[in-house]
Amino acid sequence: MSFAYSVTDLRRIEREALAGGLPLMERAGRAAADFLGRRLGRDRKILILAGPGNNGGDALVTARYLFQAGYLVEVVTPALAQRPYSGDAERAWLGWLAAGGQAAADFDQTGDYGAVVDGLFGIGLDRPLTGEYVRLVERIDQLNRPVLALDVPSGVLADSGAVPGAAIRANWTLAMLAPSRGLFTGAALDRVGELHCATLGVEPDQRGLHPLPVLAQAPETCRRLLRRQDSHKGSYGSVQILGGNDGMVGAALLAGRAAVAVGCGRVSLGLLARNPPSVDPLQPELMLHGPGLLPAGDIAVVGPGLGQDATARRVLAERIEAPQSLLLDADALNLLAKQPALRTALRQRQAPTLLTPHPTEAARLLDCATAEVQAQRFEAVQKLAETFAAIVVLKGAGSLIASRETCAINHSGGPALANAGQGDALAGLLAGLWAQGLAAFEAATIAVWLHGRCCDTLLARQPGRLAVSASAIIAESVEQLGLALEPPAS
Ligand SMILES: NC(=O)C1=CN([C@@H]2O[C@H](COP(=O)(O)OP(=O)(O)OC[C@H]3O[C@@H](n4cnc5c(N)ncnc54)[C@H](O)[C@@H]3O)[C@@H](O)[C@H]2O)[C@@H](O)CC1
Ligand SMILES: Nc1ncnc2c1ncn2[C@@H]1O[C@H](COP(=O)(O)OP(=O)(O)O)[C@@H](O)[C@H]1O
Ligand SMILES: [K+]
Repeated sequence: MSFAYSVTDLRRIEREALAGGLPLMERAGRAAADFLGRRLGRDRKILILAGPGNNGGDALVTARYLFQAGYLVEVVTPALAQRPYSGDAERAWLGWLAAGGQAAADFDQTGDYGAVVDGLFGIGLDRPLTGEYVRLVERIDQLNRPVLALDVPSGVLADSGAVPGAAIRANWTLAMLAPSRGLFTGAALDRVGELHCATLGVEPDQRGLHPLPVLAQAPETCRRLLRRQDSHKGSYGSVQILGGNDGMVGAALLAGRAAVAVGCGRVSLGLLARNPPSVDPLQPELMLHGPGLLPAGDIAVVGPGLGQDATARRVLAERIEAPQSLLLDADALNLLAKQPALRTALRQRQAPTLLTPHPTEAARLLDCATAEVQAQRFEAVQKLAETFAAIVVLKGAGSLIASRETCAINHSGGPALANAGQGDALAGLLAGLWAQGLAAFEAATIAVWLHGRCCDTLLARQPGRLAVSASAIIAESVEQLGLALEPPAS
């Protein structure tokens, strides 16, 4: 299991390591030089961009090590004329000069560079790049050379993953000490490239820190799903799915099929459509009813294809009042956003609640713009978890799973999941796992990881595929969950 950190936590790790006398900048520059050294022949010239702060200091140490190893190195320090270096970065600057290095304020757009090192800004950047930095980033883009970003691609906000303006598009990002949480979510994912970490010999003392688990592999909690011999279908829970209004029956079917695929004991659908099917021929295990005749389940899912008519509102209000575990998705969330009385009732529930908004649904619930949610994904998901006393999955690139106490970041899946039906499949996977006795947060982390993992494996089998369907994900989830349950290799 790997972890990501807020900038506040990273500053603390850095402070404590520096107080212990560790030469962090020297190690950071060394790590970056080694990283490039393993990937680039000595005959190639390397362009190094050094910004005004310590990220620039890292870049200058990188330059020195590469230069001393025999590489041709060209250093650009766009801010030097305006602001002298200080502290560790000043020592790095003096070290670079002492090694015989030079710096220019600009680079040659036609230069034949083997690679570019981006040391403009790291975790210190807290606003959009401006002026000369924007032009520099644009010109680096036009160079079209491999870019190694030091710590964070410049222009990406390390704490949030937001990219409020121009930003470096890296092929590799080498995070220093430990990766910042913003590298794993939102717009940052289009800038980071392949993520690596140089721990600089520091093992953070976790006391007082809030590391966020990064779900790159199957969560260990998966193994809680392993079954006793002496068990029966009642041991693996029941899910009722309410939705499937006119024209959207498929959404409820997808959710139901997904719940069956991950092993839920019994799955019933309460369909709101006027002429609902009486059987799903592709998944006859599903029990199809009208919303009024549905047997109670351990978990109710309200939302897939729900619509927003009067029946949808009534069904939602009833389920909020019921003493069952409750998962709300899609139009259930939109109705919630519109109706203060439903929100109040939801907050007062005793049984566990789970919400799975995509960013626009989250924005409606928080009464703000989607862009505001995306600019502050960690705060948004935390606020929803607190406001509704719920476990919340904020979907989209780098989905976040939050309780009031903690937050995990998903690192599987990708844009091939950006198609209608995937939210329904996720809701079904989640409810099907939750019904088997896991805690809501555990079920959510496994489901979100599994959903993305299925996407990754389908793409690996057919590289270049643009999209995968929800049906394909559900079929794949059987095998991938099975693999996740295998004992760890010793
Ligand atoms: N102190 C050390 O020895 C270490 C520093 N490290 C490096 O230091 C970085 C953090 O350094 P800093 O805190 O100096 O921050 P940065 O080097 O990320 O630079 C930010 C500096 O520029 C200013 N700034 C912010 N936004 C700006 C904008 N849009 N336009 C112009 N200026 C802007 C800020 O006021 C700040 O001083 C890390 O990302 C990492 O690369 C790591 O190597 C660990 C060790
Ligand atoms: N670019 C992306 N990267 C990673 N995951 C994505 C991306 N786009 C969509 N997804 C995932 O696909 C699912 C889509 O859910 P949602 O938007 O609710 O779809 P639906 O149309 O089925 O309601 C979510 O789990 C989301 O995280
Ligand atoms: K950088």
